[in-house]
Order: sequence, then C-alpha cells, then structure tokens
Amino acid sequence: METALPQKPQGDQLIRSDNPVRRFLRKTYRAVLLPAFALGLLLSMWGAVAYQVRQEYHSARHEAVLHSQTLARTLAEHTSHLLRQTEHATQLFKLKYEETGGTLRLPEFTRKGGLLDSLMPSRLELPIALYLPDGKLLESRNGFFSPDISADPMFKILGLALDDAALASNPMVEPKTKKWQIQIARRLNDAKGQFAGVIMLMVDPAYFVEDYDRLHVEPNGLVMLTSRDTGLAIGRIEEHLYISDAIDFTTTSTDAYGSADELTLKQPLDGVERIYSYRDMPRYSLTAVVGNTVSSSMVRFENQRRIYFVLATLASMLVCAFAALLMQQSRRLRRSMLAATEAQQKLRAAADASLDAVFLLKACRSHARGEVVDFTLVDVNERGARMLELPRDTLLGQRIGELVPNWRKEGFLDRYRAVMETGQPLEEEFETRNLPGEPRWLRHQIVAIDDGVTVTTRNITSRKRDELKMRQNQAELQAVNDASPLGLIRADANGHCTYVNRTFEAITGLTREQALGDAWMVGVHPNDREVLSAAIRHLRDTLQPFQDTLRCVHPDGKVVWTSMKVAPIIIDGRIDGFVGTLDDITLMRKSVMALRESEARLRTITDTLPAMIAYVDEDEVYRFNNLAYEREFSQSGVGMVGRTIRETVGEERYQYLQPYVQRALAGETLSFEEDDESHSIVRSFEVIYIPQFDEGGYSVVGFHVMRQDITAQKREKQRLLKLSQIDALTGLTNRAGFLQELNNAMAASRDNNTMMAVMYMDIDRFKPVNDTYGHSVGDSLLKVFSARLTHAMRASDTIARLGGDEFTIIVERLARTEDAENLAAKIVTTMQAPFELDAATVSVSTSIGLTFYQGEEVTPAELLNRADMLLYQAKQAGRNTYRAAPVLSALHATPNAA
Ligand SMILES: Nc1nc2c(ncn2[C@@H]2O[C@H](COP(=O)(O)OP(=O)(O)OP(=O)(O)O)[C@@H](O)[C@H]2O)c(=O)[nH]1
Repeated sequence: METALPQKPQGDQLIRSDNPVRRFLRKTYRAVLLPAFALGLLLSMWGAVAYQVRQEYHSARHEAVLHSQTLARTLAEHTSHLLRQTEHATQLFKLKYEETGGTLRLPEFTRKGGLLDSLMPSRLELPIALYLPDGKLLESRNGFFSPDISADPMFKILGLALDDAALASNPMVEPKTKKWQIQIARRLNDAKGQFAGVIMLMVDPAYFVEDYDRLHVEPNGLVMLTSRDTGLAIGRIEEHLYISDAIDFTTTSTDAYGSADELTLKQPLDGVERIYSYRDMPRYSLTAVVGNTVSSSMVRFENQRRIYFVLATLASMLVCAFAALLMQQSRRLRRSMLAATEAQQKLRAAADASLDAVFLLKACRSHARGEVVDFTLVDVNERGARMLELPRDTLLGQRIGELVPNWRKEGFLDRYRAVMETGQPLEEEFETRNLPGEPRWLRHQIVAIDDGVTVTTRNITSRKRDELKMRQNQAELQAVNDASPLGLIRADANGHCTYVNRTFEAITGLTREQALGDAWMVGVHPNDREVLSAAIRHLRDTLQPFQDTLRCVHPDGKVVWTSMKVAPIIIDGRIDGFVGTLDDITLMRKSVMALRESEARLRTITDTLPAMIAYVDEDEVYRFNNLAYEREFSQSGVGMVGRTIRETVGEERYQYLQPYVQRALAGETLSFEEDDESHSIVRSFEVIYIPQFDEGGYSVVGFHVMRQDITAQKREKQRLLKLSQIDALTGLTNRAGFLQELNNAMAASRDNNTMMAVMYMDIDRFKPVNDTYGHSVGDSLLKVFSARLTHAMRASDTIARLGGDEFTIIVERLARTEDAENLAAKIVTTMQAPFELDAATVSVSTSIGLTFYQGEEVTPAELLNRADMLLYQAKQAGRNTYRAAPVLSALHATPNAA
C-alpha cells in the first residue's frame, strides 16, 4: 500500500490531454532546448575566439608590416645615400673640372685613390662619361654610353639650367646593354660660366638589392627596388635576382592600428605569401620594398592561434560532453518522471481495481499532548467505499472512529498507533460485525506512512469458509485414513516418509513420529528391505505400481506379514513421491497355510481313490483335481488347474457336458452317465456334479466333480437285465422284455410315422397235452412250438412268451395290414403240422389276435389288450384261426379272419 493516492490528474496527464500540436511543441521544446543552449554557448565561445584571433591577426600583421617597413626604410636610406654620393661625385668632378679650366679628364678623376674613390667605393666601378656641350660623347669609362645625347631631354634641361643641381633619371633599361640603370648627370660650366658639357654617372640598382644581408631580412624574404613611373623593378629573394618591368602593386598607408605602409603585389612573384612594406624615395622616383614571409612573420600569431583553437576545441568538447551528459540525465529524469507518473496512475488504477479495500488514514492528534486520538480518512478506493457502504466523496475527511462503530473498543486505535510508533507492519485476520451487512472475516494489513497508516482490507469470508471446509475434509480424510484397514504411507521423491496413518503404526509398531523420514525402514524385516529397493527401482523404471509381500517387525520382535502396494505420484511425467499401502495378511496367510495343508491332505486322500475328483469354479476353470482325474484328462503332462473344461476335455465332449455344467452352476446336484468312445474300448462313467455355494449359501461359486468308471457294473447290469427279460423255458423274450420292446416299438412308430402290428397268440387245447402226456411233454411242445414260430418270423421281429401257452409278436415297419394278416395266416398254417416230440407226436393248432398301431393315442397295455380281445374272438370262432383289426376301430368293425 502506497502512501499517496492522487486525486487529480497530474502534470503528465494534463500533457496527455493536450492537443497533438501543443504536445509536439512541448516535446520539441524539451528536445531542442538543451542542444540549442549548448550550440549558442559554442557559437559565442567560437565567436569570441574568432574575434580574438582576428584581433591578434591584425596586431601581428601590423607588427609584421612595421617590421618590413623598418627594413624598407633602411633599404631606402641606403639607396638614397649611395645615389646622393653619386651626385656628390658629379659635383666633385664639376668643381675640379671648372677649377682646371675644363682640362680634367676621366682617367684622372677615376684613377685608383683618385677623387672618385674618395667618395664612392672603388669596387663599384661606376660607368662614367663626359659629354661635350653639343651632346657628343667625349670620353667614358666602365660602361657603354650613348655617343650622342643631344636629343636627350635630361641633356637639354642641363644645357638650359643654370643651377648646380644634378639630375637623376628615372630607372631605365639601357637599350644596348639591356641593364637597368639610373643616370645621374650634372652640368659643366667653362670659365665664363657657359655650358661646357655634362658629366654623367650610371648606377645599377642591382647593387642596392645585392647588399641584401645587411637588412636582416627573414629567410625567403624579398628586397626590391621599383620605379613608380616605369614599373621597372629589381629584387632579390635569397640568392635569386628578379628583374621585371611589369611589377604592379597597390599601397595602403593607414590601418586601424596607426600608420603603417603596406604594399600588395597584384601579381605574386612566387608562390610564397609575404607581408610587404615600402618606402618611397621621391627624388629618384624609386620605392624600396621589403617583404617578409607570412610564415616567419606570423609564427607567433600562428602559435597563439593554434593555442586558442586547441583550447576552444577542448572547451567545445567539454561543452558537448556536458550537454550530452545533461541531455542524458534529462532523458533519464524525464523517463523517471514518466515512470513515476505512470506508476502513480497504475497504482491508483490498481488500488481501484484491487480486490482489497484500501484506506489512507492520517493521524488526528489531541491539542494538549499531541497524542493520536483518531484517524482521518484521506483516501479510499472504490472497494473500500463499498465496504463502508457510503459514497467515496462522503467518506473523505471523516474520522474512522465515527465511521466504524466499536473501532476503538476492539483495539484498532491502539494497533494503528503501535504500527505508527514501531514502523513494523501488522497483518491479522479477524471476524467483524462492526461493518454494515453480514458478519464477515477480514484480512487486515496496516502499514505506517508519514503521520498516518494505510490499511488494506480484504474480505476473506469465502476463503475462511473454504479453509473450514478444507479442515473438515482433512479431518475426515484423516479419520478415513486412520479407520482404513490398510496401513498408508506417503513418501517424497527421495523416499522420505511424510505421512503414515494409525493402521500403519499398528502394523509396523512405530509411532508416526518414529516413522517420519527414513526411520520407518527399521520397521521392515531386514531380509525384506531389498524388496523395498526393488520396488523403488521398479517404480522409477516403469512408473507402474509395485506389489509384493513384506514382513514388518515390531520392536518386540513380533512379525507381521503384509501385502505391500506402492504407486508413484506422477506430476508432469516426473515422480513427485510415492503412496504405499500395507495390508496385514498375517491371519489370512495362516489361513492360507492351513488351507494348503488341508488341501495337501485332501489331495493325498483323493489321489489314492480310483474315482476322478475335481473342483471347477464359476468360470468353468479347474481349481482342483486329483491324480486319477489328471491321468484321465491331462495332455502331455500339462496340469489342469487354471484351465477351463473346454480346453481340457475338447470341444466335442464339452458340447455334451455343457448342459450338465450349466445345471450344476445353477445350483442343481445331478448325476449322469457319460460314455467315452475315444479309446479302443467303449467305457461308461458315472458323473456327479455337486454345486458349491458361497458362505451365505446364496450363489454358486463352483461345483465338485466326481467321475468313476462304471463300465463293468453297467455290463453286469445289462446282463442281469437281459436275463430278467428272457423266458427260461423257450429262450424267447418274457413278459417284461416284451413290454419294454412294445414300448420302444410304439415310440419308434410314432417318431417315424410307420405302422406296426401286435399279435397275441395261444396254443389251442394245450391243457389236454399236459394232461395226456405229462407236464414235461407240455414243456417240450412249448419249446418246439417256440422254435417253429421263431423260424417262421423275421429276425427283426420280436417274439415273446408271456406265460403258459401264450405268445406275442411285434412286427414293425409294416407297409400294409395285409402283410401282417398274411403272416398270421402263415403262422396258423405252420402250427397245424404235428410236433415230433421225444416222447410223442402231438398235433395242436394256434389262434391269433392281430391289431395295428400307427401313432394312435393308446398305451402299450391297451394295445396288448386289444390283441388279446381279438385272440378271444379267434378262440370263439373255433380256434386255429386269427382275427385282425385296427386298435381303435376294432370294436366297431368286423375283424378279418383266416
Ligand atoms: N406243461 C406245462 N403246462 C403248463 C405250463 N403253464 C401252464 N400250463 C398248463 O397249460 C394249460 C393251459 O390251458 P388252457 O389254455 O387254459 O386250456 P386249453 O386246454 O389250452 O384250452 P383252450 O386254450 O381254450 O384251447 C393249463 O392246464 C396249465 O396247467 C407250463 O409251463 N408247462
């Protein structure tokens, strides 16, 4: 919670609300101000430097001009002096000439150590000539002179002039020698003062400039004499001599620093820049010019200027660097201000958007002691206003003690004051009923600010409810875990135990505190700890649950057998921990062991029995079988336990057994016979299925099978049965056998819709035979009668002796009734022949009752009775005949008779 929550838009917000043009101008102003200031500073500085350099330049230039001028003056004075000396030489000649009455000649005058040498350096060997008054050359020395100068203006002037002044010509080029010369001439007078001729000397100006070294001209400096009238000039630079007739120059005589004559060549002599000055020699129309090179004249200035520029450059760099630094700092400051403003706005927005109610409170102090007695609400966000259920504007400026009842009583004032005094923030959660609306849970954060506190409040009622719910769930989960019959253990990814339930404590004998961390391993039997290592490896390799049996050992040595299951807790494909369960199987294991012993005993017993015994579960899978069963059904020595009946007995036999199996699994105890023709001999088995119910007796969980070979018993039974159905005297089927056969024949007739016949016959007057010949002869007659009857019938016919002298015959698959009647007639006839007996020959006859059957609804007894009735009718008809009729309509129809 920050200490300030601005109420109004700040400066940057105002800027943001400006129109784009003003914003652009402000930005431009901010961007340009500092660079412009730096630029102005640089311009001012460089302007000052330039001004100073310019001043220095002019000063240096002026000094250079003055220096040149001094040299030019020296040159001019030297030249003037020499020329004046030349004039004096002419004057001396004049004087001597006139003294000698015009006899002085040049040799005399110019001889070594003569008059001329007294005035002029002899080494000059100045050309000298003496002209007659008519202008003709009288004599000359050291040079060429024109032979006639009568037309020369200077000669004319001298001829006319009366004064004694010498005339000097302008510098000129002597046409013949092409040398530059100054002619100095003086009038000679004779004794009468008449014009007697002219003495003339010629001076080569080169001489003046050749005397260069005296002037101390700077290296590469120029020394020059020039004629203002002719433009002829002769100069020297170092060892080079320049002669020109086209030197053009201008002169300036004043400048800002006082008088200084400077000369400027319009056409430079060479590429070297010089500062020239001059000195006029008006008498000779000459100007002495001296020029020093700028490089040598201005060397001090150049050094000075260089220093100025270096210093100015350094200063400029400093200004630029400083300006750049200022701009950078300005940008940073600007960014910081923007960031601060933005952060302030975001903070405000965050405060308004916050899930928390935010209150900014300023301390109210008592006048007397300055003690904090209340707090004024300086700012509050929207959520805070909603919490107090008042508009925000209304809340601002109000005292919190008046806004929230019981605020002081519940100790908030003291806590706020404590936060202010200690500076330590306070965070607490509490339930309040002081605020409008429902009672609620609040989380309160109090932070000290300057002379107040900020209070951040969040409604955590729902979270508190969730926590309560979660604690309830945890308690429930704890109770469930503790009530679980399974021991539960939770371990982290390193296998360190973090939780066990009560059952785990009971199984391992360790308390929860003892089990945490790695200590729970001591509860595992030392020989089984490798199982745990294997479990961890398995889980890490496969991420699949692991199950095995594990022994736990209590501190007192008691061993508990458990079934252990461990599964990894996988989060994002990585093992985050493990959850394991321990199931106490000690009792079950004892039961299993006891069961195994019992089963072993049972197996021992049942293996000694000849009967085949097995147990099949509800899935028709063998769970037990004895040795006899295995011998009967095992294929290739493969055990049967775990295999189904279908797999064991084969598909064909299973189809036969399936109905019985289903009946047994439906809860029926049943017994049936099963014939086995799979071997070379046909064997019969008696099979008994006894269902096994679960403990409650409600559902069938399987059935017991008892199977024994009854082939021998069955054969004996059949033999006895057969014996019981045979008449001992005649070997024919007796009454019981006949009734069985009759029953079978009637069923076949019905099934096949075929007709059959039943004959009931009796020997006529048999009693007299017994009476006459004795009972044994009677028996013999019965035997022979039976044999003759058997002979007369087909093998497929059934012939029986019901008793006494009564016989019955079953004829099946009759095509017509007539066939049976013909058979009856044939029997009657056959029996009429005498019977040759051992003791006597006896003649008897027989009577037959014949009836037919083809699916009618009559019983065997009724059918037989019907034949008996027809026999009676045959007897009544006088015997030795037969009577035939259908079984039902016989009473109403007239029976056929032989
Ligand atoms: N020898 C001998 N006689 C028998 C046997 N069983 C019954 N009898 C006699 O057979 C005689 C049967 O006589 P009946 O059929 O009643 O009389 P019948 O003389 O044949 O007279 P009708 O049948 O009316 O022609 C009786 O006298 C019986 O005692 C027997 O197994 N052996």
